[in-house]
Amino acid sequence: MAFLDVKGITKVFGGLVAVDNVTFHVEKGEIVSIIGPNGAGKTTVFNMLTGVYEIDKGEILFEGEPIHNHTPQEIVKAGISRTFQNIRLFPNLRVIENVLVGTHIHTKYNFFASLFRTPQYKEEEARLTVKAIHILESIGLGDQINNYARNLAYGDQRKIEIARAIATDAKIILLDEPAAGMNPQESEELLRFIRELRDKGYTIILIEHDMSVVMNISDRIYVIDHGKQIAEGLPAEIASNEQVIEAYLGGVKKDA
Ligand SMILES: Nc1ncnc2c1ncn2[C@@H]1O[C@H](COP(=O)(O)OP(=O)(O)OP(=O)(O)O)[C@@H](O)[C@H]1O
Repeated sequence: MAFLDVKGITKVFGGLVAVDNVTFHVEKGEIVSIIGPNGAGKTTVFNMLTGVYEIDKGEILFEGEPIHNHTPQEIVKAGISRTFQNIRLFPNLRVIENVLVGTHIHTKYNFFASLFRTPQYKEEEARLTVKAIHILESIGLGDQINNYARNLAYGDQRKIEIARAIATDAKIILLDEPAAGMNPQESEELLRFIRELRDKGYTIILIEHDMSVVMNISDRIYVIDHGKQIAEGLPAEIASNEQVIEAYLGGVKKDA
């Protein structure tokens, strides 16, 4: 049984089959990338994995249990959390508050406890604040805890998003184009950071256009084009795969 087992998932929008019978699996502790040209269906796959879209066909099993068509909140609670292509933070909140948002998925107190700030509420909040501080320290943002998210460098804002995902107690973290908008030095730092996450026991699924990031970091790669899976393999296998090269060159034949 794979840690995450995705079997034949399909998503149709009107007449467009955006994702067509895509199958892949991810083992615990792996870094797996999903790549493909623009509009290939990568983000749609993430949206199905995270419950944003219902799937039209197929199955998604996480630790052996079906999670397809569960709500996004249920999926986060099960242990799958994501970041977004365009960073989604609360820019006018402090760094720690942005991370606390992630911890609240598991809070035990009810609405009245938070309204009247009961001892149970205060105790829980204190515990979660300590947890958020530990996460921020562990990813090198310990000195930015009280800064406003908007003041941080782009690469660090990405880290806050990842910290928020960690704060949900995620086991699998889905990263949607984390290197987008980064300069080579920031991408280099991101590579190191993602490897550190893996070394800490997280499983990572990555959508990324920056091939130097993908080829450097992935244990395995799946390639989709026009919604269909066209290849899977090790980075070296994917880099030399004719069909993949053709998909990226827009169908231009090598010897043309
Ligand atoms: N909500 C939607 N309604 C209709 N069509 C959609 C919707 N979401 C995605 N699509 C279409 O599905 C196809 C796949 O889109 P998707 O965003 O998954 O591709 P992608 O591989 O993530 O692309 P990119 O690399 O450009 O982000 C595209 O043709 C897109 O226009």
